Amino acid sequence: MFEKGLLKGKRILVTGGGSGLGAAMGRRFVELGAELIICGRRLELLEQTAALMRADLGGKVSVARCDIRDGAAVDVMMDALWREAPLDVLVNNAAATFIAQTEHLSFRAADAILAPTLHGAMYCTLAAGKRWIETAHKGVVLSILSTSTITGRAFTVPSAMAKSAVLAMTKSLAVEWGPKGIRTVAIAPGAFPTPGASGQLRPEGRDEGWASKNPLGRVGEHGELADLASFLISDRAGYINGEMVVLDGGSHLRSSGAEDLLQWTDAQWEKQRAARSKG
Ligand SMILES: CCCCCCCCCCC/C=C/C(=O)SCCNC(=O)CCNC(=O)[C@H](O)C(C)(C)COP(=O)(O)OP(=O)(O)OC[C@H]1O[C@@H](n2cnc3c(N)ncnc32)[C@H](O)[C@@H]1OP(=O)(O)O
Ligand SMILES: NC(=O)C1=CN([C@@H]2O[C@H](COP(=O)(O)OP(=O)(O)OC[C@H]3O[C@@H](n4cnc5c(N)ncnc54)[C@H](OP(=O)(O)O)[C@@H]3O)[C@@H](O)[C@H]2O)C=CC1
Repeated sequence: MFEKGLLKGKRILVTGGGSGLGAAMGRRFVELGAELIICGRRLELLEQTAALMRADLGGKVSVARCDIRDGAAVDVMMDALWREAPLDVLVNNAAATFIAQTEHLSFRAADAILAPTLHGAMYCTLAAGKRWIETAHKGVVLSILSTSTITGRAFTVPSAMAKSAVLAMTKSLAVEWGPKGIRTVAIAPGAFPTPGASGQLRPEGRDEGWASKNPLGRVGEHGELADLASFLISDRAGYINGEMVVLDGGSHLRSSGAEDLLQWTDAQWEKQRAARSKG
């Protein structure tokens, strides 16, 4: 689909790149000639993912253990990366969510979602942006958001809040940092099954619907997201700034994706909470 070497010479950090959509995007970036760094909290997972990519694709892939909820740790990671060479692209992909009745969320539970999804994305963007500006280096920030930024979404309220805030950051920085050579863009994926998303959002009893409720009758393919991300971070998209592209088959035009949960009984919610407390 793309010219060979579309991303050649680009050094890209994907947060949460050890699993799911982050790994799928990272893999495509390497195929297109980029140098990739993936970060996350689980070093073993990152190393496994990186080793697979290197074995399959032969490119340069390295890992950084970093909890992006910790701003100081983000700075340490960015300093280490910049000692080798500046990044060209940051992909804010790491996030967390779970379904819960909002009135049952403790403050800690709300923070467990807001901290990686909002604060983590902000810390990484600040850390990359200030280094780019100090050295007059061009950069791109791509944030992976959600259609909850358009529809809102019941029962995942902290995630919808965090994603909406990162969309506000994307639009605001397009104006503030555009003149400094930094583009900020975003993607709002619909349902793209991954073990992480399914584990958090699709407990037993909520197994159906994502494909059948979609106007196109299917969920997204990881390669489709990886292709869009590759285009948006490439120089070919050099005039796209401050935009969020929806990639959901038209699903959000029909439903936010959470309305089925309005029918859940108290017993179902109690079961959901109990499943969580058993770990
Ligand atoms: C039909 C149309 C379809 C439409 C399309 C919809 C598409 C969906 C789009 C959704 C957009 C976003 C998606 C995603 O983000 S998917 C990514 C999912 N991946 C992850 O979440 C990975 C990271 N996850 C984690 O780190 C953990 O799972 C967790 C989020 C729980 C955070 O872990 P942490 O170690 O920080 O937290 P603790 O375990 O210490 O818990 C902290 C407090 O939170 C409470 N808690 C935890 N889980 C739950 C739960 N399930 N329900 C309620 N409360 C929970 C926990 O009890 C702690 O609070 P207390 O100390 O007060 O007890
Ligand atoms: N899959 C889907 O249908 C949809 C996904 N999205 C978005 O796509 C992105 C990827 O989701 P998906 O691949 O499905 O889920 P995953 O659970 O696979 O991805 C989340 C990644 O984030 C990392 N992460 C979580 N917390 C932290 C932290 N504190 N510091 C560093 N890394 C962290 C995790 O690694 P580790 O635990 O090792 O830290 C993991 O690799 C997310 O932004 C999600 O909101 C949006 C809409 C739909």
